Amino acid sequence: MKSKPILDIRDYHVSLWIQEMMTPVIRGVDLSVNRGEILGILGESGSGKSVLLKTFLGLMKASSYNITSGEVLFDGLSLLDLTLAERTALLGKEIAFIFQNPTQTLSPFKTVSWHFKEVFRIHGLDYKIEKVHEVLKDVGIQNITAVLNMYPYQLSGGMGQRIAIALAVVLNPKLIIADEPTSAIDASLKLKILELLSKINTKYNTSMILVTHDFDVIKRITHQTAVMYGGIVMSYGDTNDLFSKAVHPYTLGLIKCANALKGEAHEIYQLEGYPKSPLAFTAGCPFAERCAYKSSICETVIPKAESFAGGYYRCCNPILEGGFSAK
Ligand SMILES: Nc1ncnc2c1ncn2[C@@H]1O[C@H](COP(=O)(O)OP(=O)(O)OP(=O)(O)O)[C@@H](O)[C@H]1O
Repeated sequence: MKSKPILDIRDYHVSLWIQEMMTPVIRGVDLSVNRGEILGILGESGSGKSVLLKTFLGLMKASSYNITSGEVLFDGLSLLDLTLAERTALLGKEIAFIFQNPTQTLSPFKTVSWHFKEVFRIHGLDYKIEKVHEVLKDVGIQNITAVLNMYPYQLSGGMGQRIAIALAVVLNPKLIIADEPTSAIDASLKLKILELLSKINTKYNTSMILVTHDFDVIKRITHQTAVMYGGIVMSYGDTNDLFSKAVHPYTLGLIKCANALKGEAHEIYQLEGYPKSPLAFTAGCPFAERCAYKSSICETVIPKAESFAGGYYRCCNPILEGGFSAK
């Protein structure tokens, strides 16, 4: 029997103040992260990836949003009911972050060593130098003693990101959330950082959420994927199944764009149009106006979730005759 997921998000709705109006932005998200697995969250800019994660972790200014319904369970604990002290104790220890850019993690005026000591101090733990050496070795840092004495400006982008990853891992968190961890580094290093995250996932059995715009990142290391659009999860399920036969027209569009970018398609393809602002959301499917498969019903309802690929898709006109093969 499969164990309970480490993170379980149910019927999650969030509104934000936008132009002085409380505006629905996350409109009913259901997602799980299985223990020891990597969930990718893929979506164009503005699809709601950050608002989804930052609100249930309490990382956005409290007065800027309202969680209007839903439940978020982390290892059985209701994240939406935590006090500030409980949340502070949890973040960095049980749930750790890797940001886009190491400068979001590292203070420019402090040595690498200071950052590790600080992680232990904040959580009231004794500093364990052996553990710091172990994780720095895991992330491929050589001359560890010298690197611990360096300041962030002395590190290359790739080294900075490896150290940010080591800082996230050092307390053995149950869940790591990585927000575009490869977007600020050279393409040549991208693969190495992805391999590193995969290695950490395997060695420590750490569950992960990987937020990205990048289809290749998703395909390379995630076990499951959620494709977000307009504050909704359009499709969610096992990564291989989800992309080997695209049933959702938006997923199909993303596959075609990725293939065209890699030069694997016979023609240039791009998704016409842009995602809607939450202020322009209607009662219908947010993707309808860009969708080649739309019919009149798409303008009137947000599609129900239909089971697929160990998860679900939301579409009134799915591509069901075997789906579109991405191969
Ligand atoms: N603090 C805020 N105030 C008002 N609107 C916001 C705020 N933060 C996000 N939004 C809006 O909410 C929607 C979802 O934004 P979000 O940042 O979650 O998207 P995203 O998918 O993370 O995009 P990106 O990939 O660019 O980070 C967008 O339309 C955005 O403009």
